Amino acid sequence: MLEDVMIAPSILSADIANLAADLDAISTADYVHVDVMDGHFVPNLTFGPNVVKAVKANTSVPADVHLMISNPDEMAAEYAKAGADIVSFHIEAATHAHRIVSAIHEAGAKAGIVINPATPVSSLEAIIDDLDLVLVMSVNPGFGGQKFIPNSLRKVSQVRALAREHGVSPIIEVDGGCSAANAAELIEAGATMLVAGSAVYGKVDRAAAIAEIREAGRAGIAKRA
Ligand SMILES: O=C(CO)[C@@H](O)[C@H](O)COP(=O)(O)O
Ligand SMILES: [Co+2]
Repeated sequence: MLEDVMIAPSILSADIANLAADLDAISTADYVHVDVMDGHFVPNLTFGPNVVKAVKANTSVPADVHLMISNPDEMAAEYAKAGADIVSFHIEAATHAHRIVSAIHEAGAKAGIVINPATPVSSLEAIIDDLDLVLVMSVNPGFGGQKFIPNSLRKVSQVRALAREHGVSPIIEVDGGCSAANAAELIEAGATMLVAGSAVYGKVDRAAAIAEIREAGRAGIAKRA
């Protein structure tokens, strides 16, 4: 049973020159979402483990690190060692997914797997038992502020069904184009955590934006099958 809707603002949309202040502004969030992009797996380039350390030094909000990198086999555990509370990597980039999950766990963090919009939920079947989190991308990764892909809703339901079938309850996170406008249907479909970049940092009052998305999402809890 979902306790409450979790919100993870993405600092991809924050002012990096004023990161400490922009972290203070989201102190009511459940996680701070850190988008790591390497310029290979996705065209864009962002943060490394040093930024995860800086985030951890400047907020008590747990860090949810989303790795969009070509080499999670080599690098995923480094982000756990840098202090990430959750480290998620893309199944499309992994050679030995089970080994990466074990390495993240051994380094002391929760482990998640991310699936792109064109990757089927069935790709999680052999590993869902070992995961703390499944992240459904609802945009093609690489940039903030993109339009939500509607088929993602069906994929969220499929992840929930797969988790139920396996008797596990990972966090089901959705990333890309999430806002108060689609929070209820996402939560109803089975999401438990929503990433919000522009929907939080694009607003002047970030705490109010978080509260608004959370409140909108709560309407979906009651409607769940
Ligand atoms: O991983 C990504 C993009 O690749 C996301 O975490 C974005 O940062 C979300 O931004 P919005 O769509 O919420 O503006
Ligand atoms: Co992300």
